[in-house]
Parts: sequence; structure tokens; C-alpha cells
Amino acid sequence: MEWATSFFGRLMRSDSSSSTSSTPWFAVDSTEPLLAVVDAPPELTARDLNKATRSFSAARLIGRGHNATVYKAVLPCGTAAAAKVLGTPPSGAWTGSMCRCSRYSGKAAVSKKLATPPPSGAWSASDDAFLRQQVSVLSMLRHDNLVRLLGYTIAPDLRVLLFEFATAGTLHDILHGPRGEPEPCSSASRPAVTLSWAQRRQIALDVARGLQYLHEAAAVSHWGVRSTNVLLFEGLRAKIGSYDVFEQLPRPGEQGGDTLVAKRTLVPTCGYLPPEYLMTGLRVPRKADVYSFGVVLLELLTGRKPVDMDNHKLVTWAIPLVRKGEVEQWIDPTLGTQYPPAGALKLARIAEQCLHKHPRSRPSMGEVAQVISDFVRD
Ligand SMILES: Nc1ncnc2c1ncn2[C@@H]1O[C@H](COP(=O)(O)OP(=O)(O)OP(=O)(O)O)[C@@H](O)[C@H]1O
Repeated sequence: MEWATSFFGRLMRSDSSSSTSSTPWFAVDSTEPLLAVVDAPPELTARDLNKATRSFSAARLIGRGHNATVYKAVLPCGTAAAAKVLGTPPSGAWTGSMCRCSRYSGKAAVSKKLATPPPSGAWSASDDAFLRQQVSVLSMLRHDNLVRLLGYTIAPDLRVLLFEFATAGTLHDILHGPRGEPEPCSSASRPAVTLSWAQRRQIALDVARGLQYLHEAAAVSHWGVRSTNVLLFEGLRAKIGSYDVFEQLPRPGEQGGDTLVAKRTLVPTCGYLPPEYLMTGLRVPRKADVYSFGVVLLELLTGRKPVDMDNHKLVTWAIPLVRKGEVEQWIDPTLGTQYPPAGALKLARIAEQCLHKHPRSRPSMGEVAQVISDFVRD
């Protein structure tokens, strides 16, 4: 617990020292405190969780990520949640194909079953102790634009994190249609909803603020910023999911510096990886997030996937057009004429800066959030 306490101390210190703005950004638009001194989220028994997910039935399967399988859960209080299970899913629950709850109604939560098996495939007592520390850190991360941890289960054969349930799905699904196989480089499919200009701008701001909080208050990077990790709630307000602090934190006994350096290997996410990583393997964690955010911003503006079915990269296609300034050549055609060309160009220029080939030349997420926030208020 000493380790978690020192991490918490780092969080508390970082709020004032790392912000790039003279205005305390965290106090401006969030209804949440910077870091909540919170009641620990409840630990559910495996029995509770089986009940909440109908024994991880195929009908409750929401999707599968690189490290986890996610099921819809309904907590005893009636709240819907997403249960995230890392590692091997419960026996028989995963059939190998993507299933989705077609309609989520009522109060539900999402539970992520995080089994995080070490390379050996088995969980040791110290792995579980580490997971408990991670849960205590996650419970301290509170922001309007981060998906909140609602509970967890750590049982001998079941390790699950329960998160708020995103009632409107993911940004990827709304922009590009539900994911099929293969993922994430699948061919185009029809979007279910057309986002308005105002909604796109607000989503961009929400994601920027969530990342700013992670970088500046929590001193961690996300490492997996992409439209599948932008979760949408009531009113299409966005929160960032899959913020895996886990492998960025020092294990007990390890040296933890002031700046946490991600240890995990970047998963191959087509179209979102920065050039310095692709070309030399260089990792500049927060600036990699800024780059990935730039790609998400281009998705919002163009309605296109980061990599299309012919393997063309969105960045390579869009940036030269943005530089020419001819908005109608790259703006999402589903917007029709319902957007302000000057505003669209301004957002695209922010994306261009985020996508700068030199990591140091990319802005911080604090700067990005500030610019978009000023722009939303205009
Ligand atoms: N809180 C949530 N509410 C609703 N659905 C969710 C939630 N979290 C995840 N999902 C769904 O489950 C799927 C898998 O999520 P998960 O976070 O495990 O992986 P991912 O984001 O797709 O990829 P990665 O593991 O690389 O981050 C998501 O694509 C999304 O459809």
C-alpha cells in the first residue's frame, strides 16, 4: 500500500506543476474533484459477478479487446456496467465471434474481466496483490471524461474490473459502423448515427480533457488512444476507456520515478501509431497519445477510418489536403453543409499539429484541450 500512497502523492503534486496553462484547467469545466479521495469501489464475489453477467453468457458479450473480454453486467443495485476480463475468458463464454447486446436499456454497468495472466499463464499471490494496488490507483482516477471504475472481483479463477457502461457505444461504431472481422482494419461499413458538427466538436473536447487529466494529474499515458476506446454516454458525451495504468506502474520493490514510463508493448493499432515508434521503436508515451488523438480528430472531421480497406492511411491522405485549406475536399460528406468551414479548418490544423513527425513539436494535451475549449466557447 506504500507504493499506492506514493503514487497518490505524485498525482497530488502533478496538478499544479505540470499544467501548461496559467488557469488551473482541472477546476474549470469538470464537476469532479481533481483526484477523489474516494471510497474504494466494492469487491464483488465471483458468485455476484456470475449473477450480474448471467454466468458470462454469450448474450451478454459486448466485445473483445487485445487484453480482455467485455460483458454487460447488471449490478445488484440495478446499475448497468461493463465487466472487463483480462486473459482467458471463463470457460465456454467466448465463442470466437463478436457478439453485442443489441439494445442496452435501464441502468446497466459494464464489467471488464481483468485476469492479466503473467506470461506463465498462472496468477500468483503477488500478481493478485499487485492487481489490488492497481484497483486502488484506478479508484483515485476520477474525471468526467474517464470511464469510472465501479467495482472489481479478484477470485482464484476470475479477475474482473467493472466500469461504467457506455450506453451509446464507441465512437468507432458510430462513425464507421460496428466492427467486424478483421479488426481494427476492417473494411467500411455503414454508420448507425450521423454526428452533427456540434457533437463532433464536443467529443473532441471531451477526449482532449480526459487525456489531459491522465497526462497532467495522473502522470500516466494511455497508449491506446483510438476511436474504439472513446466511449459514448447520454447526450453523446465522451469518456476515455481502456486506460491501462497497470503496466505503467512500478511493482512493489521497483523504482518508481516522478514520470511513469509505460512498460507495455504497443499493440498493433493500424493507423494510430506515431512515426517515431514505427520507424525506430522510440517511445515518447504522452506524445504518442497526442499523435493518436490527432488521428481520432481526423476521423471525427472526415468520417474516415485510420486505415481504409486498401491500406491507405488517413493521415497520409488528409494532411496534404488540410494544408491546402480546401475543407470540402476532406470534410465528412454526411455533414452536408451543416458545419462552419473556418471552424472545421481550425480543428484540422490542431490535428495537423498533433500529428507532427517530431514528438517534441506536438502540443501537450493541456494545450490542445485549451484551444478546443476556447473554440467551443466562440
Ligand atoms: N465501459 C464500456 N461500456 C460499453 N462497452 C464497452 C466498455 N468498455 C469496452 N466496451 C466494449 O468492449 C469492446 C472491447 O473493449 P476493450 O476495452 O477490452 O478493448 P478495445 O478497446 O476494443 O481494444 P484494446 O484492448 O486494444 O484497448 C469495445 O470495443 C467496446 O465495444
